[in-house]
Amino acid sequence: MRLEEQAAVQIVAAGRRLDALGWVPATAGNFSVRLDARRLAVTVSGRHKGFLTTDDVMVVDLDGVAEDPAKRSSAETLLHCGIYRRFPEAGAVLHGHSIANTVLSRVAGGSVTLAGYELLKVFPGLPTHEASVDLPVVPNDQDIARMQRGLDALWDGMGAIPPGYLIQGHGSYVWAPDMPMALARMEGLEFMLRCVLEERSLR
Ligand SMILES: CSC[C@@H](O)[C@@H](O)C(=O)COP(=O)(O)O
Ligand SMILES: [Zn+2]
Repeated sequence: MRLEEQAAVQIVAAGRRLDALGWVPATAGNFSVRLDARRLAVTVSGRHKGFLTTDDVMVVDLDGVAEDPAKRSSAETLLHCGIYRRFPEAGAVLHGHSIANTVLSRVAGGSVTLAGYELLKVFPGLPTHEASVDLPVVPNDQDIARMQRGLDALWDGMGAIPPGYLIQGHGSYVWAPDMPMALARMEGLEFMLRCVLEERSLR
């Protein structure tokens, strides 16, 4: 199978998985896989991500320019490009709108601290639960290029950058070297966010 077809099959399967988990309501969410140093496969804009076919995946370059100008890539394509440009180890990117990530992103301020969870081990360089990750929360913005510039400025000022972030009132982005690992990271992250939410509601 060609690289583009393999990527499309992985993206379709990821959409089914995340829809089954309730994290891509309506037409929310977008996904991508890096194809090579200059190109990525990304979801077409506006499709329900639980019902994707391989025709709903297209190729863009790292500036977000489509190979097939007849197709319109995700409205948030430039956030995918921003991740692949900055992190050479990123091979797949997932974006979802869960209730936990949406609620926490609205009440958290600048970051959500995840500490003491066994599932922290899904993130790189954390071999035990005795760790803490500050997941950045950035303002939502319909100007995606401007949002990506804000993210680049934020990352410039950070030491260790976790492979994910939240957008206020919007959702989460997670990346990993490949799609199976990106799915594992998203599931781990969403599990921990749900725990944080439930712990807060007990207080
Ligand atoms: C259902 S509105 C959600 C969109 O505004 C956007 O945030 C989103 O996640 C999906 O946009 P898309 O252009 O399909 O990739
Ligand atoms: Zn979104």
